Amino acid sequence: MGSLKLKSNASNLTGEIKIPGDKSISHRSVMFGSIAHGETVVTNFLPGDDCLSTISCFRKMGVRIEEEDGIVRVFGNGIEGLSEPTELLDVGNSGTTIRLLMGILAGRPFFSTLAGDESIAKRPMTRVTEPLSKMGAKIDGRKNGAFTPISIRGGKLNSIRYQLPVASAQVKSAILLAGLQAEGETTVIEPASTRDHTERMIRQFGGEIHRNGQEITVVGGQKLTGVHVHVPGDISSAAFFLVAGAIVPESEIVLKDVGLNPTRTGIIEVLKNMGANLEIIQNENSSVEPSGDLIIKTSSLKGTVIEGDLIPKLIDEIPIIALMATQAEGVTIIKDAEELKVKETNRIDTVVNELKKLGAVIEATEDGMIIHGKTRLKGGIVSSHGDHRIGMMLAIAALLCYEDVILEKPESISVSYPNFFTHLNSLL
Ligand SMILES: O=C(O)C1=C[C@@H](OP(=O)(O)O)[C@@H](O)[C@H](O)C1
Ligand SMILES: C=C(OP(=O)(O)O)C(=O)O
Repeated sequence: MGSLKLKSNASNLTGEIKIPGDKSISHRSVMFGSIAHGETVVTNFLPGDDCLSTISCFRKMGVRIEEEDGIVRVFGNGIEGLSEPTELLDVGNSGTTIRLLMGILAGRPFFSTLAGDESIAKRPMTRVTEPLSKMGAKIDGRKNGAFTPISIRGGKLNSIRYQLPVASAQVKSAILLAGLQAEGETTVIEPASTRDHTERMIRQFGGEIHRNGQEITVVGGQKLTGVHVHVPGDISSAAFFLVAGAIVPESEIVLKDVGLNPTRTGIIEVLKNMGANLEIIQNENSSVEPSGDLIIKTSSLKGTVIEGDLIPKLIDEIPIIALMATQAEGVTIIKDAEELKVKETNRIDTVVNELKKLGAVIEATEDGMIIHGKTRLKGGIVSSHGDHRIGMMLAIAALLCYEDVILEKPESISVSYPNFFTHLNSLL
């Protein structure tokens, strides 16, 4: 585990960045490619550690997958073509991999075991194992199936109608993937809308899925066929440069081909509410997933309140939004965001503790945080705690610091953005 001296005291950020592929869509492209019939070609695939974990798990179930220069070819033989793995399925640091994979494995007539790193071992799995067990899968794991390692013996599934206790796209997707293998109609009811990439991809691969208000229904036994998937840039990665452009003086950054799926654009709503100087150029040719270019310039920001149904639309952006709030006039309140406690780290605690080290005026609450701006940030030794989003947030924070900043555990950033520092340096 290394440490890195970050660039501090930046005078301006200017230039153009082609944002790497969306992590959620990259995972799903490999999963759907693996359970579909025929070849799937994925362009602009994100070669981040998390998505590589997904590829490795499907290879262990006999799927041929080629990956080179952002192009992935998946040679699917249908969901029945998956074979019993002889090894542990290692999901690394990736919550999306393990939770969605469990939905697929629930309906497969074989035994498998799943585990990951020390962060995954702390993340709750009951939210997925409970509905999948209700559908008929035999699942066990540490602490009565609540934590990894998890074992699954899948098989014939019955359909369910399931009200999600938390707004989670991972849980929704796991149930839909099991539902595709179940007898009859499976319905998931979400308390607030979450990212809908799974639903879009089921349609893209030739399947049917229906939405009625907050209810999403899928019928079991559908045949999916391989397609070309173009992955747009990840708005969750773009968020770091959107905030950097807004808070560093004399800046103008152009971000190309960013995914603008409305279930993901909470950060844009927040930027607008805080008064950011942001221009959006929609790509009129995008089909399955909307996308566009974003131009951000140095902005005079004001505090805001972020809560309720907006939270799932920006859940992974809260660390960088918290940094932005330190540079806004007045108070920013983030609430209804308890889910942050069960991410790669407890992101309420890690954000508050690390930003405090740099002089931010920020306090943790039960379900979020309260930030007072505008604060001049100093320097210090900070840590990602092994959480990629915390690492990138701190690298952007350092740009404003008037003293040196050392980042411990910077390597975690490759989970979602392997060339983050190359892109950042290109703007300096
Ligand atoms: O479905 C997905 O691809 C994701 C869903 C979200 O998690 P939850 O479903 O736990 O909210 C998000 O935080 C994660 O980064 C990716
Ligand atoms: C929470 C995240 O990912 P995952 O749940 O897939 O580990 C994230 O990328 O911020």
